[in-house]
Amino acid sequence: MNTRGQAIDKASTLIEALPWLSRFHGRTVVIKFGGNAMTDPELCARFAENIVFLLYAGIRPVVVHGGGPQIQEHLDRLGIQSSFAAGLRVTTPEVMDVVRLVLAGRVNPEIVGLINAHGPFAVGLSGEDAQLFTARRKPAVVDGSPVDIGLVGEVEDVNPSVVRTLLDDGRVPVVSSLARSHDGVYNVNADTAAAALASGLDAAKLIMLTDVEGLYADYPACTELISRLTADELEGMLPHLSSGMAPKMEACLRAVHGGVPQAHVLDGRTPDAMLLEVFTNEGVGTMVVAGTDGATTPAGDEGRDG
Ligand SMILES: Nc1ncnc2c1ncn2[C@@H]1O[C@H](COP(=O)(O)OP(=O)(O)O)[C@@H](O)[C@H]1O
Ligand SMILES: CC(=O)N[C@@H](CCC(=O)OP(=O)(O)O)C(=O)O
Repeated sequence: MNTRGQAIDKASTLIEALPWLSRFHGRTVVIKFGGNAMTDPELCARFAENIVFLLYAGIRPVVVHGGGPQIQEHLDRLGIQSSFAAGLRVTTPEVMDVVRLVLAGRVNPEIVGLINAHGPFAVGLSGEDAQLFTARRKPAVVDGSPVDIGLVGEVEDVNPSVVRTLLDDGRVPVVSSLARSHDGVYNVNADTAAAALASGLDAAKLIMLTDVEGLYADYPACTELISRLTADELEGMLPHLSSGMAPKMEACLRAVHGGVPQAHVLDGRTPDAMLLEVFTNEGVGTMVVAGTDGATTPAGDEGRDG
């Protein structure tokens, strides 16, 4: 194709975005950036470009980040043992110190720095700041029995006023998944924190970036991607999901039950996955919507809304 033909193709792609620009202009989109999606520096820089693109397109992006692998690396370096129960890190006071150090002290400023390479946009904060997240101790149940998982928090209350102030000022809040309670600091799974914030902000979308294409129907036996499912369908699947996906899909369900119209799980290893989801007709990954109607849709179906 000649250069003029390529330019016309690019213009068509831009015009295809018009209905989506109109739909999401001025709306808040919460993006959860998972620790597994941030291991490649080039993809991290591209993630930051996508965020700045959303901002210039008139969307109000909020980033909530994880950092599980980065926490693990630091714990290993210090020789501190940690384990998972029901997809959550068993958090002793010693582990909590490392979680806080890595999330608020290392991962958060790295993301802020990448976004701010494009202008004075990103402001880093933790869920501990301005009472953004208040938590209580989360009980975990494994095989029907209660398990003590230590300082793991369940978000009880969200006070998003500090995030709204930043958004109104044209900034991009970048939030670590830590929370306070009257008796100290808690480690909150980042998927859970992102869902709570998306509901608290009446976001138009919650987007979770991870290291798989989306929700697979029968993982690990088969990797057939589920493209779209309703909250009711997801509720039926939840007890059968394994760790990793379990807190993520539970968070999608909570966001949708909390009034967020759409929650998505996307492959953070695909460059521009977020832009594909927000601005094109096809959509990518798995989308969870409210309601009971419709059957679980296999990937590849045309005309997905949103
Ligand atoms: N049904 C499923 N579909 C897709 N991935 C699944 C499923 N069940 C478990 N997983 C696992 O969940 C992982 C993603 O969760 P996690 O490792 O916590 O990522 P993140 O750091 O992005 O939150 C995948 O890499 C995959 O190994
Ligand atoms: C309670 C709990 O499990 N907290 C997580 C917080 C970070 C996180 O959720 O990071 P990802 O999104 O990269 O998994 C942890 O300690 O690993």
